[in-house]
Amino acid sequence: MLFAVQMDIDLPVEMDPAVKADTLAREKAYSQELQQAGEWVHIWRCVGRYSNLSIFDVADNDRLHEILWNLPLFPYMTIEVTPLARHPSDIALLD
Ligand SMILES: O=C(O)CC1=CCC(=O)O1
Repeated sequence: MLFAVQMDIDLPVEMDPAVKADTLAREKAYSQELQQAGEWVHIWRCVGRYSNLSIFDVADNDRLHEILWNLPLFPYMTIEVTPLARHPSDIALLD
């Protein structure tokens, strides 16, 4: 199942720099592990914002929830999930 997920990040200005660096490093490692596994298909920066737009290909809603819930940055995120379906004009459907 494909999902578009927008993650808006809002880190507290008073966050300890060492905690911030550790959280960001863990976020990057977690994301890259899921990208290697093929579940986190795309990650794009939203221009001009501390946000990303990502595409996930996961087994079901529960798996996406598990992935998002375990993001190290989850406590500092506002997340919007859009389930995706094939568009009838997609030329990939001609294959
Ligand atoms: O968009 C960000 O910077 C937050 C994030 C999610 C996965 C990652 O590596 O960074």
